[in-house]
Amino acid sequence: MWGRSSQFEGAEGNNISKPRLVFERIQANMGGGLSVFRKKNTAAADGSEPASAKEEKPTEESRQSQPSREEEKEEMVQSLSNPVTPRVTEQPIVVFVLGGPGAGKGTQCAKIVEHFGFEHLSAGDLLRAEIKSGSENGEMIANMIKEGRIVPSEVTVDLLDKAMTKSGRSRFLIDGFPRDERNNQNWEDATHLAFVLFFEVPESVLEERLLKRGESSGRSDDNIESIKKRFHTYKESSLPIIQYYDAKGKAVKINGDRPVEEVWAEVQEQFAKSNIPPTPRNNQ
Ligand SMILES: Nc1ncnc2c1ncn2[C@@H]1O[C@H](COP(=O)(O)OP(=O)(O)OP(=O)(O)O)[C@@H](O)[C@H]1O
Ligand SMILES: Nc1ccn([C@H]2C[C@H](O)[C@@H](COP(=O)(O)O)O2)c(=O)n1
Repeated sequence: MWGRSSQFEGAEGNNISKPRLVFERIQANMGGGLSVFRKKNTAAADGSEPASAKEEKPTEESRQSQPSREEEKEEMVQSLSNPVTPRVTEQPIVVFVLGGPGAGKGTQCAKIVEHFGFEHLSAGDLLRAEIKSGSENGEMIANMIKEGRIVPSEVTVDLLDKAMTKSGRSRFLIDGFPRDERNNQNWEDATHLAFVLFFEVPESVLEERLLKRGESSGRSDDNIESIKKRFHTYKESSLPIIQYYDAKGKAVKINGDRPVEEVWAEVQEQFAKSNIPPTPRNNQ
């Protein structure tokens, strides 16, 4: 994030280049993905070339009327700390859904989708689909998931970008992301973050749920060895991100150690409070 020093070490011990901020990628108007964010440089309705593609020298007047990069940054920062308002709805609206492994994120997201018309994107599901697709990253992703480690951020962000673009929707539940500081640095300035749902569940309950799920899930990480590693990664890398959003007043803590319907009642209350209007599933 702009002006914020990196306080946390990413869990990715591998040698990858530091990913660029999504916002910078939008500005650079790189090909592939991210079209949901790309407000500038889009082609005109008549199919003519986007303005930025034309070779026009900026005049003094046009230079003065353009917001500076600093002003653009400031506007994005402001939009992150505002409630949902028409001014910011041009940006995709995002709710991050976080909590320990097995906290019930996926379970509650399914309900939110039904009632509030969000597109649900689970980072874990996208990574598992990437493995199945036979992608060149598949083996690396599979190993990292089994080891309870966090996959290099640019891989996950790229999958999320593409899924957002493909959906054509404008409100997203991003489940299991950002999982560490690198995930967070890659993302947070590109969308309007409405709030962060954080499901709190004691580790002993999580373990029991995951072992039970492991009886039928077929997931390579629903076994006791992987579960312990996932808990470690969660405490080391993911909790600091939740604390970061909590300090910004963005985190909504929900006691997830209750029956599903009780948790859901509180989730609904939160969405009602947030002024995000309920819409049917097929609306944006
Ligand atoms: N409130 C709840 N009470 C009891 N069991 C629950 C509750 N919510 C979810 N579960 C069960 O716990 C398991 C984990 O739930 P779920 O898959 O929704 O968690 P998750 O946070 O998405 O997990 P992961 O991060 O591992 O993908 C599932 O078997 C689910 O049916
Ligand atoms: N942002 C993310 C999300 C998930 N992963 C990897 C590591 C997780 O243990 C695994 C499963 O995720 P879940 O389905 O439990 O949300 O996927 C990641 O590297 N980065």
